[in-house]
Amino acid sequence: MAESGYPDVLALDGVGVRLGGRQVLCDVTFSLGKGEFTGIIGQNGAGKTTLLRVILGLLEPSGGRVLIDGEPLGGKNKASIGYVPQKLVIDPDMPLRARDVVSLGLDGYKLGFGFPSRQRRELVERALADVGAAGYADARVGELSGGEQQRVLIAHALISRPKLLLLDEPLANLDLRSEQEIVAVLGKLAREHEISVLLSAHDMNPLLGVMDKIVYIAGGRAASGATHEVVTSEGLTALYGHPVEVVRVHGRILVVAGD
Ligand SMILES: Nc1ncnc2c1ncn2[C@@H]1O[C@H](COP(=O)(O)OP(=O)(O)OP(=O)(O)O)[C@@H](O)[C@H]1O
Repeated sequence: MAESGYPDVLALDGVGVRLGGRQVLCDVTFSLGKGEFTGIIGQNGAGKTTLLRVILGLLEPSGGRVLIDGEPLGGKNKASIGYVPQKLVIDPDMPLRARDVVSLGLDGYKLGFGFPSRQRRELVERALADVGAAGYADARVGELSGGEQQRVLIAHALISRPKLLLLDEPLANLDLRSEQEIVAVLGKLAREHEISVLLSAHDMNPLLGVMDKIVYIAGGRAASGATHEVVTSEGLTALYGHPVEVVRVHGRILVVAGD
């Protein structure tokens, strides 16, 4: 239960995952309140995608529970989760405009309801404006830059009005400026639209200014809390199971092998 008295938008309680006979994640526990911004941070292969797959209900945990709004993950509350995949997989020759991709996000929503075309257009315009992508609504998505495509994907997920937005490595392969812009867009969605944002990344630094909470994964386990509480030499040494040192330089945090 969150301090507000409302149930957390997302809560994981002792979640474990076994894959191919190996315990990939063990006893993962954390929660996410309304409008909170949380980064799942870990090196390659730490288990970030696996954890997102569990939250999306695509992978059955070997133990523990996933609760959405205090209820077990199921058909009804799955609709309140928006998912942004790592990148748009699309044939560059497809004549699909940015607004078409966003509009597709409506079709999985409230099936059978059907949106009249004017309302559909308005919803698409609003979602594109919310992510700052209105300027290229009519551009072919295959011709957009990585950062622009990422905004379109976020708008696609946003149009079904999710309470919780999950993003798998949205900053991967972006240049510094696009990275900062995407972080700013997501920070605004959390603050102004009160959408709970959970994203995975291998580098925590671009997120330091917006993250309310960090979920740091290493050695198959996770530590969560405020960044300054979790990212300490002592805490991460315990998590990794070998000595690491947390070094702060010029506002950046580096985790390096210790003695
Ligand atoms: N189907 C599977 N069977 C066995 N092991 C798997 C399977 N899928 C993933 N794994 C293993 O689980 C671990 C976690 O993988 P996962 O893809 O979740 O990591 P990640 O943190 O998302 O990494 P990356 O940043 O490289 O995407 C890895 O060691 C991976 O090899």
